[in-house]
Amino acid sequence: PHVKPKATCSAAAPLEERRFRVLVGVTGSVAALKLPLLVSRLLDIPGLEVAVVTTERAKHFYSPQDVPVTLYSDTDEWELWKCRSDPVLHIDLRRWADLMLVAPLDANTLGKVASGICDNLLTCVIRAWDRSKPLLFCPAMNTAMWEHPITEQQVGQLKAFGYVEVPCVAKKLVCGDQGLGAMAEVGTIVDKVKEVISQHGGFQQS
Ligand SMILES: CC(C)(CO)[C@@H](O)C(=O)NCCC(=O)N/C=C\S
Repeated sequence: PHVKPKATCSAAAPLEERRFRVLVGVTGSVAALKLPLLVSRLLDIPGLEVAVVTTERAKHFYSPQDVPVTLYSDTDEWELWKCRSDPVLHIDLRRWADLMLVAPLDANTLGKVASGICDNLLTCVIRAWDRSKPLLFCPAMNTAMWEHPITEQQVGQLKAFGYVEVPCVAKKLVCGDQGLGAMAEVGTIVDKVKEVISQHGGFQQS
């Protein structure tokens, strides 16, 4: 059956006449268990519209019924595009969103984005992202992964692309290790989103 795109792609509507669209990307760090809380706090911001793009591995950490917004995953791309005239979901989403927030960004997806690999819906949206629009990323991984030298290189590459890092913090991680790698607190992330939106203007908080 033809899947109707869930997000209306009225990207043409000027900002002052519509809400500010935040596309949340979620990946397979255990910090993805914070997705429901993060979405709930974003929805508390007046004038914001939120949708989520998930990777398959991220689905392990949250229940869709705890995420009260449109949730896109890889199969939505396949179901939506059957023949030439059909829309391409990752392109629809890059047009729809005013800001992208990847939280958590796991080590695997960090590596993919740093090297341009795009083998799922989320990495395709990022690969096609309009860099004049803000993209924020919240790394989250075990301390041992964080301390591997490749991490600094790849985070540096994402910053060189113009993406904004919301740095990880030191915590006693779920695996028992103590150290850096925990995703920034949800409050910190939401404050950063508000700050970036106000910097980018064009969005009157109704
Ligand atoms: C999950 C949460 C938010 C609980 O406070 C925190 O531990 C965290 O951000 N962990 C992300 C790091 C990670 O992926 N560890 C994986 C193996 S230790």
